[in-house]
Amino acid sequence: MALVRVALDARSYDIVIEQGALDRAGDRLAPYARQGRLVVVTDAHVAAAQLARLEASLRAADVAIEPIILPPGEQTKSWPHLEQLLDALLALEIERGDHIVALGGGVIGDLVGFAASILKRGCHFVQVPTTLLAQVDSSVGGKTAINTRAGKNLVGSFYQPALVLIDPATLDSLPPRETRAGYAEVVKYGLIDDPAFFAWCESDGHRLLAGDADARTHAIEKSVTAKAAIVADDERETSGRRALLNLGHTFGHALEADTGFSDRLLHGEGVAAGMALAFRYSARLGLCPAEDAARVTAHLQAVGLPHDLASAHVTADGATLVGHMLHDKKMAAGTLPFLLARGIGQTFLSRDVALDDVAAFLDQDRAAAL
Ligand SMILES: NC(=O)c1ccc[n+]([C@@H]2O[C@H](COP(=O)([O-])OP(=O)(O)OC[C@H]3O[C@@H](n4cnc5c(N)ncnc54)[C@H](O)[C@@H]3O)[C@@H](O)[C@H]2O)c1
Ligand SMILES: O=C(O)C(=O)C[C@@H](O)[C@H](O)[C@H](O)COP(=O)(O)O
Ligand SMILES: [Zn+2]
Repeated sequence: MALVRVALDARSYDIVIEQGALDRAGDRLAPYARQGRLVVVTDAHVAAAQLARLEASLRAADVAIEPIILPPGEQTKSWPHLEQLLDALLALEIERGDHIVALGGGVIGDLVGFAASILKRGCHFVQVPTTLLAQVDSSVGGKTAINTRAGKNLVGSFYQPALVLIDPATLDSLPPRETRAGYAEVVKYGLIDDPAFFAWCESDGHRLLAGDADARTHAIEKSVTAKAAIVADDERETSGRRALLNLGHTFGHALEADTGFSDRLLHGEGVAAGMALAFRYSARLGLCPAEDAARVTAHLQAVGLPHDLASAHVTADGATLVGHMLHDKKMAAGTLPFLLARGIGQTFLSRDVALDDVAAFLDQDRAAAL
């Protein structure tokens, strides 16, 4: 068992990483059940694959739960499903002292966290992430959101959970494509500021993707430790440090928007292509050695992740994609700060990027790949 603390004064919380944690969740969650009720929110895939384990351990601890089961997929992070969830929670007469347990991937975590933050002006919530992406990234740090017609994560809040309970064994039932997509956010930590971890990804990433328990626990611990430190330092993305976690996301969110937040491109897949594009753009600007950009592209390609517009199945031109970027939450006074790199492990926030140059780069990058 490993414990990582997210240090945020009175709102500090633990991340527990433990193989089989779901089967012992009753012990961890019983103290919350003594303060009120537990409501579990999950999606239909997770309900089929993992909910029975949580229910059994809670039953053994004499804790009753009331599950709410939503449809799976990115479309669930939306106004209609937020309303559906809030109505279901209100129908249960949820009180502020109750705890809402988000059992699922980043979609459930982001949606439930947002609902918890606005319901009765704030109810407690617990993250029990069941995808690799959620275990290494989305369950930690309190970014909650839904998507809107204008773009990704545009309505949301910063709202921290009371606890993050990670059972790597839940990944046994995760489809390989989802594991790969989550792996993109693992690689991200290496690219931001940990070149040795990127080298580990190159040498050992295939073990994680094949389901090796040691490799995936190592990656989860490294990732949440890195993220917890960044969040403790810059919870609300004001100093610029937390913005580093957005590496690949300005491109990635534009690609996701272009595919209509559909299954054609998963979030992690968009991030993978976005990181490769950010490195190649940095190389084009003369900021980053071309060999580093090539190494990033080669690793993502080797593990079967999208690494350019074609492999992300995006046909839109550069100007259209830049149009999506104008909704980015980092926009300030008409300019968009961009995550660029001086090399692997040397990501920084640049305020000198011209969006028409980004559009031209995207068109040239596509043409160069033909
Ligand atoms: N808040 C943050 O800091 C943050 C960080 C990264 C990503 N995100 C968000 O997370 C979302 C993506 O999350 P995701 O990749 O976890 O996708 P997801 O929640 O859609 O889950 C992926 C798929 O796997 C299924 N699934 C989940 N766990 C399973 C399991 N153990 N066994 C079988 N099936 C399982 C789900 O039902 C779904 O079909 C995006 O909306 C993204 O914007 C948020
Ligand atoms: O926690 C963060 O900060 C991140 O940026 C993590 C990202 O992986 C995540 O996708 C996040 O939701 C993107 O944030 P946004 O502010 O660009 O919506
Ligand atoms: Zn992300």
